[in-house]
Amino acid sequence: MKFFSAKQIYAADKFTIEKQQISSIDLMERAAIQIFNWLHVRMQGAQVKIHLFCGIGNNGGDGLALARHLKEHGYNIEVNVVNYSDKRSKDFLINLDRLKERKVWPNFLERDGEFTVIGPDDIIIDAIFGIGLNRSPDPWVARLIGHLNSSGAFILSIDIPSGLYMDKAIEDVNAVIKANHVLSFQVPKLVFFLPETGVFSNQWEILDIGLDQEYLKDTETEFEVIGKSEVLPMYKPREKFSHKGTYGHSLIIGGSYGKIGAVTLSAKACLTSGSGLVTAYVPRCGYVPIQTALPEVMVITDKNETAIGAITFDIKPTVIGLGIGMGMASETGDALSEFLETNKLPLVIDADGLNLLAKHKSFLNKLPSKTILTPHPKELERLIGTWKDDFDMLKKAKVFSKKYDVILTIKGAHTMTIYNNHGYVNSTGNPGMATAGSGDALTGIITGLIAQGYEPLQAAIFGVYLHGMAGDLAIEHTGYQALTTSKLIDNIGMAFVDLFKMPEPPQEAEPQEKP
Ligand SMILES: NC(=O)C1=CN([C@@H]2O[C@H](COP(=O)(O)OP(=O)(O)OC[C@H]3O[C@@H](n4cnc5c(N)ncnc54)[C@H](OP(=O)(O)O)[C@@H]3O)[C@@H](O)[C@H]2O)[C@H](O)CC1
Ligand SMILES: [K+]
Repeated sequence: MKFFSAKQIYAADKFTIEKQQISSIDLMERAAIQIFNWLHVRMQGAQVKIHLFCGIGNNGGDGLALARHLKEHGYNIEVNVVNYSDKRSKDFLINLDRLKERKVWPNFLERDGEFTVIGPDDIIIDAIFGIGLNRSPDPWVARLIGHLNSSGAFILSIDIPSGLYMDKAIEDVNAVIKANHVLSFQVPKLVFFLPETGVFSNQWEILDIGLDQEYLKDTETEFEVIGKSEVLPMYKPREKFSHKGTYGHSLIIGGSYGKIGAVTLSAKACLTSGSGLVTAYVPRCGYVPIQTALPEVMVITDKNETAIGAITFDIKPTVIGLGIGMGMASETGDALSEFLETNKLPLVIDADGLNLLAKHKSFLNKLPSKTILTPHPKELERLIGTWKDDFDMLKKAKVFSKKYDVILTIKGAHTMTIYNNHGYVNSTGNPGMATAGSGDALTGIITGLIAQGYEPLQAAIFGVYLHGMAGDLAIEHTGYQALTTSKLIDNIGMAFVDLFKMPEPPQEAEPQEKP
C-alpha cells in the first residue's frame, strides 16, 4: 500500500468526485458513516459521554457529520467547535446546518474561553485538524490539546491525530493529540510509522471511503508500506526437479571470541530461509561451537584464534553476509579492506561490518552495487551523521544510498528499506523482537534469499517482512518478554506458510442511510 502526500489525497478526492459524479459533501458523508459504524458496532448504544471537538475545516466537518449520526442513534454527545479560524470550509458549514436542524447546538470554543470538564471514562472524538494542518496551532489550541490529552479519556482521532503534519516533523510535542485509536481514510499515513510521530497513534486502522482505485494505483509515491500483498508476488516457488545447488551457497563471515553465537544464529536463519548451502567463516575459536550447534552448516576458520585477520577462502559462494559479531580489531579492519579490493560477490553487511565502514569511509567506495547495509539507528548515525528529525533522517539516508549505490535497511519498529529515492516501510514485527541476536537473524535471512536468486532489493524487503512475521508468529507462544532469536528462527518456516493463508473476512457493520 502506498503512502500518499496530502496533495495527492486532495487530488484523489477531486478525481473521485468527478468520476463518480458525486459532490464533496457526499464523500464527507461516506467518511462520517464509516466512523459512525465503527463506533456503533463497539458501543451498541452505551450512554458513555462522547465529547466531539471539531475544527472549522473538513476534518471538523467529518466530526459534525458524525455527531449528527450519533445524535440520531440516541448517543450522549456534546459538540465543541474549535474556532481557530474564520475561514470555515463549505462542507463544514453544511454539516453545521444539518446538525442545528437536529437541534444540536455546539459550544464554540474561543481563544479566552473555558474548556469543558472531561471525565476519564468519557470518550473524545478528535476532529480538530486533519491532513490540512500547515502551521503550528495557536497557543490556546495547543492548551486545549493538552487538556484533552491529560483528561484520561479514550481519544479517537479522525484521519490523523490533530497537530501531526503529513510531511514534516512536530515543532511542539505538547500540541499534538495522543490518540488511543485513529480511524484514517483510505490510505495509511507515513507519520504513523516513523518513531517520533508514530507514538501519537497508539493504534490505527484504515476506513475505505471509496476513493478511486485506479487513481490510487496509478499515482507514484515516494514511500510504500510492505504487507503480504506486496511480498507475495516476490515469492519464488521451489521447483520439483531442483537440488541444493539450485538455491545457492551463502557464506556468513563474522564472529570473535565471545560472539560466535551471532554467527550461529545468522547461519541458522540463512539455512532456514532456504539457502541451499551455508558456510560460516569464523576465527578458530568458532569451529567447535558452530559445528556442534549446526550440523548442516560448513565451517571455514580464519588463521587467527579470536578475531578475523584475513578473509580468504577457496569456495565459490553466491552471496556473503558479513559483520555479525566480528569485532573492531584493527587486523579485522585490514582484512575487510583487503577483501573489498577484490570482492565481486553480492554483500549483506551488518553490525561491526557497518561500524568498520563508518570508521573507514573509503571502504564504502569499494562496495559492489546494491550492497545491503542493515544498520540500527546508532549504526546509521555513524554512517550518515546526525539528523534533526525523522524526515531529515530519511532525506540523508536517500542521499547516502544514492551516493554509494547501496540499499539501506534501517532497523526499527517499522524497518525501512531505502533505495533509489524510494522507501519501503515494513508492517510486520513486534516489540518482543528487541532481543539479542534479532539483527543477526535478519542478516542471515536476507543473505539466504539472495542465495536463492532474489534480487537484492527484493531480498531486503521480503527478508524484513519474513523476519517480522516469524517474530509475530513466535510471540503467540512466548509473549514479548520470552521471545528469543532462536524461537524467531524456528518460526521462519511458518512465516513462509503464512504467505498463502487467506485473510480473515472483515467484520460486517450495519449500513446507514444517507441524510
Ligand atoms: N479523501 C479524504 O481523505 C477525505 C478527507 N476528508 C477530511 O478532510 C480533512 C482535510 O480537510 P481540510 O479542510 O483540507 O483540512 P483540515 O480540516 O485539516 O484543516 C482546515 C484548515 O485549517 C487551516 N489551518 C491549517 N493549520 C492551521 C493552524 N495551525 N491554525 C489555524 N488554521 C490552520 C488550513 O487552512 P488555511 O487556508 O488557513 O491554511 C486548513 O485548510 C481530512 O483530514 C479528512 O478528515 C473529507 O471529509 C473526505 C475526503
Ligand atoms: K484529527
